[in-house]
Amino acid sequence: MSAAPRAVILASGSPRRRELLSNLGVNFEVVVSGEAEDSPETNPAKLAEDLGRLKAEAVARLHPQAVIIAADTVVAQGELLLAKPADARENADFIRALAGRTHQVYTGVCVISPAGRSVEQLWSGVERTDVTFRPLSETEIQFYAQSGEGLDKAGGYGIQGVGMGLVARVEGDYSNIVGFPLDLVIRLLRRAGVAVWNDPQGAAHEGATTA
Ligand SMILES: Cc1cn([C@H]2C[C@H](O)[C@@H](COP(=O)(O)OP(=O)(O)OP(=O)(O)O)O2)c(=O)[nH]c1=O
Repeated sequence: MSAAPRAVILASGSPRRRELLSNLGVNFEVVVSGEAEDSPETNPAKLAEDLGRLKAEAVARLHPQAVIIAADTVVAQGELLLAKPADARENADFIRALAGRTHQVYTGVCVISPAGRSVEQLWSGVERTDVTFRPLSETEIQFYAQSGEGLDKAGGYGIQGVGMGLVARVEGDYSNIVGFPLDLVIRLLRRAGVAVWNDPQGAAHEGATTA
């Protein structure tokens, strides 16, 4: 007899993450802890993974019987880490810093699963995508900043919207830029026993179909 599937909780207020997780055919609830996450990490990959784990752990404390998934996206231009811009003026500064150059988008993902009567299990990982912006005129920068689209987004832009017009090239997983790298998300969910597209294990476990 197989065990009843555990409830899945998406520990995120992001509408993009909600939509992408729905697309995987996973039934889930959304719970946001409201706790502010903080990490001393300055390495952007480690920072994204750290913050994703802290978001998941905060909700796991409230719902110890559920499988929790959380993520965090960090945009890095050289030494500069770009969070969400405070206002249109700072958004313009971000876009100016990214124009005509290549930056990195890191999303850390964390899945926590209660493991029967023993300790909980935690899996996490981070994905990197390189994004190159077109050279932009000041008029274009101001137009985009005034649209308001980038205000709730790391790096101050949304590649899935008007911001697509800022971008010349993408190298890596597109879904990672939108905040939920699906290849990584699927692998971590399956480790926690969550079925994706009705398949709990996927081709990776079928042997014959993998390289
Ligand atoms: C670069 C980029 C970021 N983003 C979004 C993804 C994330 O939602 C957001 C980064 O902020 P995060 O702090 O990772 O997430 P969030 O505050 O939106 O949601 P939560 O903490 O509740 O999970 O930026 C886009 O939607 N498109 C883009 O092109």
